[in-house]
Amino acid sequence: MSEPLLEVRDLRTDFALKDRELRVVDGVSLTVEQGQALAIVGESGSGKSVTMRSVMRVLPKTGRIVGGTAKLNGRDVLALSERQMRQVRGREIGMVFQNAMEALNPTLTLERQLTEHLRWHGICDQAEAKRRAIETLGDVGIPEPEKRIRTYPFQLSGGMRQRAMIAMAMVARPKLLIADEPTTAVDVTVQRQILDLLATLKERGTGVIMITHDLGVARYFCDEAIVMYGGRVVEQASVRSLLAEPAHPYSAGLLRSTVEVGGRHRALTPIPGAPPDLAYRPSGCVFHPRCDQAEESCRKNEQPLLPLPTPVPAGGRDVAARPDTTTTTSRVVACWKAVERG
Ligand SMILES: Nc1ncnc2c1ncn2[C@@H]1O[C@H](COP(=O)(O)OP(=O)(O)OP(=O)(O)O)[C@@H](O)[C@H]1O
Repeated sequence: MSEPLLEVRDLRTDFALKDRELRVVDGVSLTVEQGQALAIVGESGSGKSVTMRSVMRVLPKTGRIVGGTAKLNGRDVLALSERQMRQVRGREIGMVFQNAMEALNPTLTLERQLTEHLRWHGICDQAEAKRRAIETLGDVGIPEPEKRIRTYPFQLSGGMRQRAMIAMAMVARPKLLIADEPTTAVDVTVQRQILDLLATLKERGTGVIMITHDLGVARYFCDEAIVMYGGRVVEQASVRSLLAEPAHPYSAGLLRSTVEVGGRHRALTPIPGAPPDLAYRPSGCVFHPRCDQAEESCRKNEQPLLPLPTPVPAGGRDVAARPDTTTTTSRVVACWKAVERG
């Protein structure tokens, strides 16, 4: 079998506080294949952004990767020099942020930003760079790209700015696109258009990692999902099975607190309590203080990720054995009760 596009194993990242180190990413593993979309879901503060910023190696000064590997087509990007890493960023991995202004320079036209990006990576000459920049702006749905290329980011509407940022991330045609809550700052119509655009990129073979707190967004076009809580992965499953039957009580809580995209809206039931203060990580299962199913053992014992037994559907194993072409990973969950329930 060929190597995965991205394979992260046992990633650990700390932040230096005044008097101690704070572990905010604690042994995260994930895999993305070419043309596959992985959702990283979880409440605010669960470690989604820091996980992907660690892979991109764009952490704040106090952040430090203390363990793990992140192999992009077999090459561990965590072991690269900063100079080599600058070649990876933008060229092999594109990143789309929550706020377009974080990625766009307000003082430069789109033409300058897009062409300089291509020229800096030595991808093509100026004439070709301009041609590609116009083509990419068209690809992301910016009308009249030949004209719009001369505008500054502040002259664009919020939705168009978001598209321009995706164009920036895509112009060098990276194999992997990381989108960190790309639809949070835009209205529902633009949200839909951005998700359609990301779905098209996926169909063309780009691997996509979508960071979101909204399972409805994940459902829209992601194949696989990991659910993060307190810096750890608590469940990994295909989006389809996660939405149909979340195994971890936290995943089930997230699902109950999610508004559906494009479908029926259901009453929101927030998960009681608050995410953990990582400086005072609870003993045992990190979710136990908020879990209505927690028992003494959950308070005492850490919960490793364990495979969930595959249920035998009516009709027997032959049906279960039918290959599911949209998923590549097995289903795992960090809850012994969920594993026991099967
Ligand atoms: N510069 C920093 N110094 C110390 N702690 C930090 C820093 N940046 C993030 N953290 C902590 O790391 C943890 C994970 O943050 P992260 O931004 O990855 O969460 P998230 O799941 O992406 O949430 P959100 O959806 O709000 O972005 C949080 O507890 C956060 O407080």
